[in-house]
Amino acid sequence: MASTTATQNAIAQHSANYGSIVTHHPKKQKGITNPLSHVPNPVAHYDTTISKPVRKYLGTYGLFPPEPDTYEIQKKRCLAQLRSKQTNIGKFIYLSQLRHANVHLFYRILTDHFTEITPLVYTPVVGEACQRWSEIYMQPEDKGNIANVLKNWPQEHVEITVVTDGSRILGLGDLGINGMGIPIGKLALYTGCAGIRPEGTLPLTIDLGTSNKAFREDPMYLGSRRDKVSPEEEMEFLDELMVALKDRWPDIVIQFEDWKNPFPSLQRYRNDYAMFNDDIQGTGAVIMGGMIGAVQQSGVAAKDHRAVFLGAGSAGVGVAQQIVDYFVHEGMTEDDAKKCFWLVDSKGLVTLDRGDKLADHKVYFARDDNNGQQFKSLDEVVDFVKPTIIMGLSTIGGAFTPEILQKMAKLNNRPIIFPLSNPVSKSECTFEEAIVNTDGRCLFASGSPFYPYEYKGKTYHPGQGNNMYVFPGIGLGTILCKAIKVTSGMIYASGEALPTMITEEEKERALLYAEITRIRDVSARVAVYVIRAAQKDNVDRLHSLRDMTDEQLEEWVIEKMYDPHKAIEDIEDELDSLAKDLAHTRSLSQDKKQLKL
Ligand SMILES: NC(=O)C1=CN([C@@H]2O[C@H](COP(=O)(O)OP(=O)(O)OC[C@H]3O[C@@H](n4cnc5c(N)ncnc54)[C@H](O)[C@@H]3O)[C@@H](O)[C@H]2O)C=CC1
Ligand SMILES: CC(=O)C(=O)O
Ligand SMILES: [Mg+2]
Repeated sequence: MASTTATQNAIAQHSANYGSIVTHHPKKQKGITNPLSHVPNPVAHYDTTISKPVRKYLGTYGLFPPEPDTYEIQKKRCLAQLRSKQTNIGKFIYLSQLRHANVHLFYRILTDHFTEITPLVYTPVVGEACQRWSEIYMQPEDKGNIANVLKNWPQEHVEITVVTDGSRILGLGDLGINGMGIPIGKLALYTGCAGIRPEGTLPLTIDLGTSNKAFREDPMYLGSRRDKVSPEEEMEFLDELMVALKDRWPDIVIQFEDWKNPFPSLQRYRNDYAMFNDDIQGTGAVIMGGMIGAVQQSGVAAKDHRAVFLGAGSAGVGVAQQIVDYFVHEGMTEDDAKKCFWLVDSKGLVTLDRGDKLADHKVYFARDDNNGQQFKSLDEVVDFVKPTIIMGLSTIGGAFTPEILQKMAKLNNRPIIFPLSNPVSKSECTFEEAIVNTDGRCLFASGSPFYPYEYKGKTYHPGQGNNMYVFPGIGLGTILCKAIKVTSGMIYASGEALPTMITEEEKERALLYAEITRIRDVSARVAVYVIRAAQKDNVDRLHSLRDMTDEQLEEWVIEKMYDPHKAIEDIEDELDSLAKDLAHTRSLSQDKKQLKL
């Protein structure tokens, strides 16, 4: 772990109180007046690609090595530095520092190397960073004063925020304000994958106390030491926050992320704000998108599938609900579609007669056809149901044991195995385990990335069923068409867009999702689908988009996306022309002096 001192140089630290908002401020630019001042976190003045005339203009000439680099060399150096870090957390910190120091360079490298960098700024490494966040970063303010806190945020044009209270970070439990890594990581993907301008993003963590006793007793922990507030207090706080956000940025899109029980807030705000819950809805859409291909490749009709879900929380119920919608789309009645699902939580199969009071969100899927029998373990449920699909959203790493995977292989020609919990340590099985125990026949997607795996002379490619395939496009589409809310139709459309992006070559490799390297194109397509659905639901406000063909709309969306390569070129052009103007002015005054005018 790098020392705190080193990281504090890049990252500011502040104190914590109960009921406070933790904001992640971009570094304010000081010093030289320059044409980059409108960019919150511009190309560093010491960027090694800056030309000599521009260095003279900026007043940095001679302060760093003289010969300007090309971007290729600069990138090579950055990647070498990144790869020289011994630990993943070291790489995470290096990338955080790079983002603070030179935002466009960070995003250029991210977009050029999605496969390598995404796991370092998002799952799985962001999970480790959150567990150790007190060592890294912090920045809270007080409750009861939210509008004023938001006024302190330096950006005038925030377009999207990701907000968490840290109470269920990935599958790592309640991490309190250390959960801040998640809003930052998700928003980095908003910029990298969907081209939302970096300065248009606002990562937000609300300090509502934590149930994490170890953190409360840890002197390094910078959040409030009180226990998690009651659901009523949480709602009061959120009511104030939602109003304050909309007051300051009337068009803001609000993404709720990693809350322990997010159903009440989704219910409460979905009709009045452009908001959605990523864990319920984004995950639902992305898994539905992968399931469309999986059902086709399984050779089993939708109506004949039987899905066992390990995990009946926000993601489990969200995914099951979204696949019900898809099955209904395929011609089933809702009642028949619902009967294709068996949800299992920490107490076993969710049934109406289990004897405990079920949380509201579980009731819809609770079984009533268990003849009074209760099933405690996943193994028992698999024997009872004989599933075609097993889905893991339980946070229990390794829960899909070799025995269970072998049973799935025995029951099905192409078993659908989706261990979706994050990070990798919580994945219900690894890709290797799934391949080996199903003799390479499974249709697979996991929440965190796995490497391709070679088995019996053939290379198998895992799918990544992670909401990162849809949330950037949901946000982008909502922002661009100025939707007043995010409807169920928009969420459904985001998932439907995904299979349209899989190439023939990817289909041959049995991929359920497009390669991550094409994530920007995927996000643009998702945005188009989202916009069309918003138009259908009459919640869009930019009506001129209605007249465009789909091709025109997609082109327009891509044009609107922030492109770090283009951004840096624009800035270079701007600086070059200013430097030339300056040189010209200087030579004019020189001429005037010589002519004694
Ligand atoms: N792949 C993706 O895009 C996403 C993955 N996830 C992952 O899904 C997991 C769950 O997230 P949420 O549903 O939001 O959490 P949650 O806390 O709402 O739900 C967890 C569920 O797992 C159940 N569970 C816990 N221990 C269990 C056990 N021993 N046996 C059976 N069930 C058990 C709980 O009863 C609960 O129903 C997390 O690991 C998260 O990272 C969440 C959202 C998106
Ligand atoms: C991916 C995600 O949103 C989660 O694991 O919570
Ligand atoms: Mg999440």
